[in-house]
Amino acid sequence: MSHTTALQQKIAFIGAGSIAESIFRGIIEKGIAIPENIFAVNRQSDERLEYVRDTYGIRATRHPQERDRSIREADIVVLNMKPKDAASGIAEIAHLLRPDQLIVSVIAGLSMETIQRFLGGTFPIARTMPNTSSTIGLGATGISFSGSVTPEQRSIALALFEAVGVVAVVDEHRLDIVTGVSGSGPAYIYYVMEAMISAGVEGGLSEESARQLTVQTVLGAAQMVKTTNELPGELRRKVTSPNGTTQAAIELLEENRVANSVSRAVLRAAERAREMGKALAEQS
Ligand SMILES: NC(=O)C1=CN([C@@H]2O[C@H](COP(=O)(O)OP(=O)(O)OC[C@H]3O[C@@H](n4cnc5c(N)ncnc54)[C@H](O)[C@@H]3O)[C@@H](O)[C@H]2O)C=CC1
Ligand SMILES: O=C(O)[C@@H]1CCC=N1
Repeated sequence: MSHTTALQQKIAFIGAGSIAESIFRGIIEKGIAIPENIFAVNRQSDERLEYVRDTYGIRATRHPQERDRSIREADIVVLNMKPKDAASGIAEIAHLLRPDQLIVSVIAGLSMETIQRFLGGTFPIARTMPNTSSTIGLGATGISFSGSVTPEQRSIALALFEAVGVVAVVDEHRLDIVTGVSGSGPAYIYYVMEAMISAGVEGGLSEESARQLTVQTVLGAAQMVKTTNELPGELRRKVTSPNGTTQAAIELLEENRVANSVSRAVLRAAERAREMGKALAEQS
């Protein structure tokens, strides 16, 4: 159990999908917010709302009166819909909002300027790029604030995301590269893990052993970088005996320009965030 004092603010999550769940699960488990102060709504799935209600004890309903009241009463309104649903989803709630409510967005690419336009007014905004590891308190979030965010709102927004991992405050345009590095980042690591597990199985390990060894290897490697403070390149050299197995493996990765592909993938994700932001800005 955490001994953190819970925030008193009410938080409404518009969208109750994967990333919303990772945030409210994380802040509840860390004792940063109490379930009664959290409300969530989605577009169509009552089963999903029932699941989040039963699992986390939060309030979640699509009943129009309770939905509207919960959004009106919220101190913080978190926008968690897919980019394609952002324009309509934001316009639907705009009439319920007051200019002193903090709007938090996790939507990739969506700029604060476009959010203001969809809302039809100037609101304090914290634009963020979290990742799904927030679920277990190991998230990595980039965050940027609009000019009208009060110091209190700023510290509450930071507390929410610091409760579920590390936070980097960045200029808004840098959120695109944050998306490329850490927003989409868990998927690159899972991709490598999938390949390591299937190679282990191909080599004769049971699925269970291949999975266990891979998971511990990734966990240990990340923890080594964090704990020793050594550069990943330095740690890699310590694994690599001259003319040994690791050298043979790294040579194959180099021949296939895997490092270059990973860098390009990160930059491509950032570029995609910019493209998505541009498409959203062009919507009316
Ligand atoms: N999944 C991830 O790793 C990350 C996602 N994001 C961003 O989070 C956002 C959501 O992504 P996911 O959680 O993966 O999607 P998801 O599909 O799991 O959840 C989206 C939710 O929004 C709801 N929704 C759609 N229109 C709505 C409306 N008009 N009113 C209320 N709810 C509405 C849907 O019913 C659903 O519950 C995206 O914009 C994405 O860019 C940001 C960081 C990481
Ligand atoms: O794939 C996406 O667009 C979202 C943003 C970062 C992670 N998932």
